[in-house]
Amino acid sequence: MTDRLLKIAVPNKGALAEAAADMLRSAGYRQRTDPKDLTLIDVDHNVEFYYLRPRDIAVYVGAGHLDLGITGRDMLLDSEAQADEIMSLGFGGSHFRFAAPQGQGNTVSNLSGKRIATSYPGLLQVWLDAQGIEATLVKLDGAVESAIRLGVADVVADVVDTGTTLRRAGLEMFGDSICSSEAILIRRRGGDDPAGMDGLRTRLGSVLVANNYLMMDYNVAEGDLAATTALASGVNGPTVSQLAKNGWLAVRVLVPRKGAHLLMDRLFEAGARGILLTELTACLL
Ligand SMILES: Nc1ncnc2c1ncn2[C@@H]1O[C@H](COP(=O)(O)OP(=O)(O)OP(=O)(O)O)[C@@H](O)[C@H]1O
Ligand SMILES: O=P(O)(O)OC[C@H]1O[C@H](OP(=O)(O)OP(=O)(O)O)[C@H](O)[C@@H]1O
Ligand SMILES: [Mg+2]
Repeated sequence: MTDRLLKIAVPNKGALAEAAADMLRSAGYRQRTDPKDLTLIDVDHNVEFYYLRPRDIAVYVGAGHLDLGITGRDMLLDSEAQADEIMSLGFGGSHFRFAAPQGQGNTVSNLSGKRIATSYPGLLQVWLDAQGIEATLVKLDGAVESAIRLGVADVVADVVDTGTTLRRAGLEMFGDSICSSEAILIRRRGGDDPAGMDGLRTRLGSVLVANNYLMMDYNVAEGDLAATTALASGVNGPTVSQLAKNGWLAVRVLVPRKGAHLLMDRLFEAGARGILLTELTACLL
């Protein structure tokens, strides 16, 4: 351990805050328990967490005041920060899309000259420039979906997750996704790797693996073992141990979360009994 603390920015509010803190907790780090705390030191890991607005995180990290940060890919791209994405974190997924009132036949090809409301002017301008489209950007802080009804814009470009907010505003998406976003870990561009960065990445990676796998345990008669382990052979092969009941074995195996219940059905048909599926918190393969 070095004396210098690794300084990490974490979203303090909004769509990413809770999931970011949960992921860090699952990775073994301490997190604040009082949402009014601005910082927290995890002495065991030599890390200091700073709770900041997700939009500001790229600015602090890019300027080198903080070593690493968790923010959205769209927010990093919207900023002019000298920071790079080093890991995607598997939550906070969204798309940045154009939308306009339903049934007006809007297309990207007729965006020229339109007023486009957005909270992501940097991200949008880069895209418009690349397409050679000249439009007027109307920069808003949020609730962009209301901008057309209120007369300040013809089109919006905004974050879409389920699409509920757009539908409620009577809008429909058009054009391809401008940016596919999710929560990411960022670091300053250039310079040496901050001490402790690789350790953090390994820990976060262990949570990603844990999110994608489940632990499966079952009992099986010796004669059916080959059939069941053929269905689920695990990462390094199944762990097989003796049961107290004569002729029966206990099997433990990691299985992908996707399809785990269908696999359970097939194992049961192949003779497995007492099948258990258990969540993992962290998993270093
Ligand atoms: N409904 C959503 N579902 C998934 N991700 C979202 C959603 N809304 C926003 N995000 C993502 O979360 C990140 C931060 O958005 P957030 O809404 O927390 O910030 P903000 O709009 O600046 O703040 P606030 O909405 O609290 O004023 C962005 O990367 C964005 O893509
Ligand atoms: O597609 P949906 O699942 O409906 O989610 C998308 C909405 O979520 C975000 O709004 P937020 O609550 O962050 O408010 P904001 O617009 O003020 O940022 C985003 O800006 C959209 O409005
Ligand atoms: Mg928002």
